[in-house]
Amino acid sequence: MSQSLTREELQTVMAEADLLKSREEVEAALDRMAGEITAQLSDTMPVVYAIMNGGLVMAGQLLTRLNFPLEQGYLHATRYRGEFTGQTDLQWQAPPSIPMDGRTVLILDDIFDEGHTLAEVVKSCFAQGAKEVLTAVLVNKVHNRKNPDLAVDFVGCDVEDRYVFGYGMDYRSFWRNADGIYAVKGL
Ligand SMILES: O=P(O)(O)OC[C@H]1O[C@H](OP(=O)(O)OP(=O)(O)O)[C@H](O)[C@@H]1O
Ligand SMILES: Nc1nc2[nH]cnc2c(=O)[nH]1
Repeated sequence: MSQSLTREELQTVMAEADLLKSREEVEAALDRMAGEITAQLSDTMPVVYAIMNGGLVMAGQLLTRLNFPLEQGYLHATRYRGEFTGQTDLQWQAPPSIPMDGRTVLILDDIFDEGHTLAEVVKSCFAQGAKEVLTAVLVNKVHNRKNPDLAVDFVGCDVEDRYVFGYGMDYRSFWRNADGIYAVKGL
């Protein structure tokens, strides 16, 4: 985070934000995604990786909806680092730890924006020997700046092209805990 924020400023951001998806809408999206993932992966004993930090909340809420044997781990890759626009380089802060050689891998993340983060993570999983790699995101941001190398397999909901926070997504490293998906006023 490049500058410090006061509690009052952070409360104002929340008070002025637009609610794009309520908790009820997110829960319905997670239920539907869990059904789709179960139909496709329940026989595969997959390794399911959450991308930290943003994927933490989505993964926690999705995983208990999956009622089949799987292994769960995390990796930390970041390119926004608390800012509103992403850097070109993806910084790996924690590599995956569960071996994926010959396995089906499912990657969970909060948001598919330009797609560079997921594209690089998927590439890295194949380089580590994964047999197949699938991706699931809670939010797809709709615009025409997507990385052409990536198609996400499971999507919770679409949002407009604004900076969003809540359900794991940050506003300058805060408000990942917000119980809805919000868009920042003016962004
Ligand atoms: O599709 P993209 O344009 O690549 O953006 C999506 C990525 O950006 C966010 O991560 P960030 O780099 O902010 O790290 P964080 O999860 O630690 O907040 C988010 O969690 C996704 O991983
Ligand atoms: N918090 C947050 N992180 C992102 N990473 C890529 N796009 C976004 C966004 O809209 N919000």
